[in-house]
Amino acid sequence: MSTMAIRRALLSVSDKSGIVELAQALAARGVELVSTGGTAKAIRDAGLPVKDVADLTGFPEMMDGRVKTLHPVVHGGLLAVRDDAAHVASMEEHGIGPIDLLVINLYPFESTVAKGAARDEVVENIDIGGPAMVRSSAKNHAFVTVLTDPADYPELLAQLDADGGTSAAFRIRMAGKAYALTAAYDAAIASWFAFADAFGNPLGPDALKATPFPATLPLAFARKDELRYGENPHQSAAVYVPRGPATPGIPQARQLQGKELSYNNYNDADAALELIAEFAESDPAVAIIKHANPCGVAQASTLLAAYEAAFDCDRTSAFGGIVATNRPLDAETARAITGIFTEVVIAPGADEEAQAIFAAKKNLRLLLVDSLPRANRPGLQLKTIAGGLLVQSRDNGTISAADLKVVTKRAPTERELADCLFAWTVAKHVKSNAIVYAKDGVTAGIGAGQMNRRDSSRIAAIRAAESAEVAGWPASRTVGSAVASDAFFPFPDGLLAAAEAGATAVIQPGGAMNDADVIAAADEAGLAMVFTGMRHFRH
Ligand SMILES: NC(=O)c1ncn([C@@H]2O[C@H](COP(=O)(O)O)[C@@H](O)[C@H]2O)c1NC=O
Repeated sequence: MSTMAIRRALLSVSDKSGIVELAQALAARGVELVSTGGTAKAIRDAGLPVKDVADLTGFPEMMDGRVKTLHPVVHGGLLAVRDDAAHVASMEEHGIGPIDLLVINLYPFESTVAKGAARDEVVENIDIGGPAMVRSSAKNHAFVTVLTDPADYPELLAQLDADGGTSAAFRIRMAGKAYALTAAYDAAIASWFAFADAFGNPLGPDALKATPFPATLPLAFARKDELRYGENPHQSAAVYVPRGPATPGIPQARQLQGKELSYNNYNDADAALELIAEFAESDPAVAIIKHANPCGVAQASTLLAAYEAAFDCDRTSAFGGIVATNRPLDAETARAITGIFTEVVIAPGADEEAQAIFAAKKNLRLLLVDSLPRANRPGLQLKTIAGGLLVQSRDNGTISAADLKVVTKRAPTERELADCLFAWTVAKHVKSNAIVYAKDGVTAGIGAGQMNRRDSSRIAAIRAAESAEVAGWPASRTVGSAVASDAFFPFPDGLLAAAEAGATAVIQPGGAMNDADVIAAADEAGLAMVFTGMRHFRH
């Protein structure tokens, strides 16, 4: 493959940025310009000579632009192998002229979906002729140059000026980029059809039910950033965002200060944001996260009080933690948070004074989100395993007081019930086996990620006792608390460990073979226990 001169170019772009300047530069270099309707108009309006593609094909652009370039004169011009005698003969026979350069970008399908357009408008933004031309010219990269990104226009001109044509290496690179574009574009279209409801698209709720898991999984994500490294320094990492509509999350947050986010920061900050999103509508709330598990969560009448209570739950673990709030940050809360080393703070806003306080901590990463994501939104979770990919719907199950079944002789008091629901909500965001003690809207002790439930229960109680000691409280806050278990207690031992720690109320899914024994043990210990009928495993 050698350097290829550009004599004739076809320009057809939806995103017209830089196109007039490029057309100008090409015309100045003696390139003949051919173009489609809107692009031709922009070029012509700039006073440049341009031929309409309709003049080439002998057909007008028709059917609202659905058919413009889908013609052998265009595709023959892009696909002909220039040094194949038979191809050249066909070109001569049918009056097909070679097209050396295609400058193109596609109908804005993804942004049309993202703005919530109606089905008809989305469908009309599925580009047909554009991808066809991209594929033709990229296939014929031995002779044809295809540009799909305005960012590549300067390099083209530099090549023309340096060598009088494009290099094989450039054409190959642009062809690869072009196929990546059509692949991602088609994946975006396919996922709109497949996951309409999961991604909040406008096909309606029945679309997901009809095809929960399509035979082929189309995913279209664009790389947002390459990260310094992955979970460990010897791992490489990047963060991708959907090419279509995205739930506002950590990748969409505005980072006001601090070093760039690491892989672990993304993971922990996401855990924090998802947890605090559960409290979007409630009193001021704060969650402190370490290694994707909460180490303190609290609700209070002010954000400062909520932070202090969450911090007191486990001051040791809060060091180097990720803090998320459900309210914009104020100065007092900012001052308290910066009292210890904190990696990341996420909030739906921060007033000027708070921002100034954070600014003094150069390494602290401050992320502001426009709004908290909807906790019970639909969506999918993906996890790679050796040889495959596990896909499931998000755990968006929620429980209210009306869903609970009292199974003990004693029903929970109003306060116990509130603490049960609070502890249950937090437990949903704790790695299994999860045990969460809570009192007065504050976590008292959290046991996460143990291989048996009794150990989680004990660890949570130990943490709570240590926290009481550190804070100088007369007793552990597990005394008089409610305890939540993410899955049923298979035996009474885990529940008894909680009773021993002073819990007076229990919330758990129920459904164990031994439920009767567990209920009897709860009655004997004077506990009030409710069943949710819903489990919240999180692995
Ligand atoms: N139908 C066709 O033959 C066709 N050929 C090119 N397009 C697209 O039309 C757009 C440019 O249109 P215009 O120059 O009229 O603004 C480009 O995004 C291009 O990908 C087409 N449009 C849709 O399929």
